[in-house]
Amino acid sequence: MAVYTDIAEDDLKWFLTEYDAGSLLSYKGIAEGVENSNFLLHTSKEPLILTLYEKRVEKGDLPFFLGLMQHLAARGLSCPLPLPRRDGALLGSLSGRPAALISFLEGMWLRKPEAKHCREVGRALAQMHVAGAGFELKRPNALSLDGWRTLWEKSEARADEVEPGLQDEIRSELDFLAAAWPKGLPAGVIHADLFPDNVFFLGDQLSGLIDFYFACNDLLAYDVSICLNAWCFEKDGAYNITKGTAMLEGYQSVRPLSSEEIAALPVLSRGSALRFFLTRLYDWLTTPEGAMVTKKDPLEYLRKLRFHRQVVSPAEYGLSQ
Ligand SMILES: Nc1ncnc2c1ncn2[C@@H]1O[C@H](COP(=O)(O)OP(=O)(O)O)[C@@H](O)[C@H]1O
Ligand SMILES: N[C@@H](CCOP(=O)(O)O)C(=O)O
Repeated sequence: MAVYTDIAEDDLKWFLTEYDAGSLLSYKGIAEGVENSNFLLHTSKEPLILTLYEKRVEKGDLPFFLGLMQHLAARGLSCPLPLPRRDGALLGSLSGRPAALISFLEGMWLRKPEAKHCREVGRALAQMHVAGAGFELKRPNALSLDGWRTLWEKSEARADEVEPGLQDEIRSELDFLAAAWPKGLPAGVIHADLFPDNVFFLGDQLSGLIDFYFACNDLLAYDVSICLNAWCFEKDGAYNITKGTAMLEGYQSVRPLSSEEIAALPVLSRGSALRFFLTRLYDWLTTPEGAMVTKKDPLEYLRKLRFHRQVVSPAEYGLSQ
């Protein structure tokens, strides 16, 4: 459960007076998520999500994230909208943390996504990439090559506790990626964390995307590789080419990938697997006992990284000709 910061009812009631949100009927911490503290609020007007921004979120980045949701929603993408306060600001403060109220999105995330859902996710990702064009704020990806190295330096000394030999393996992976990372591919606003728990469905219909708190400017095909990693592997570690094909077809039905982007998929997928391995490894080693959060297994992403390392052709991801 991701509730790092508790809130007192009186403080919350005071916080809500800054908004035209009705009066508080109930609130509870949400038993999902990793990064921030989230609460579901019922008010006399409408259900709302209250987010308290935690450790990995820079306060200076919040206008980018909240403004992006407004930009995307205005262009027809289904995503939550931040509620403005009476003074027009999108951000307030509660329990000593930056805090925002955002609209409640109907739907549920899928515990067992199928190929048809991967197709929808591919399509929605491409729609987001297209809709993101013209968003005027910029945010470089803090979790790309330099950020990975910084993160790695914080875990490196203890990495072999998790699996013997990890230190050498990750050092040489970082060197490989620094040398092989593609340049000049189409770039724009990417979601950067479009995992199953951040995509809501009503039945088989995708109802919206949430959790834009890693969004940034980076290579669009890198975002595709994040989704291949997050959606197209089975629990036993096997890559599911049917899901990969569906994901890539869905994406390309909206935004065709260039031959350069396709050729770069194996390297990009190594990078995105490493990125999630590193944040998970860091959290694994540092999350304090008693924090109400379910730690995610870094080794799942190490296995994915090893898969991508032995890919010889992007066709192995399931590209239809
Ligand atoms: N706008 C929303 N509408 C409905 N539920 C939401 C919304 N935002 C977050 N949630 C709920 O909170 C959970 C955690 O949100 P998320 O943004 O993924 O947190 P974190 O940034 O901490 O990972 C989601 O899985 C979902 O259940
Ligand atoms: N998707 C990341 C963790 C970030 O959590 P989220 O709840 O913000 O999606 C991972 O799986 O490592």
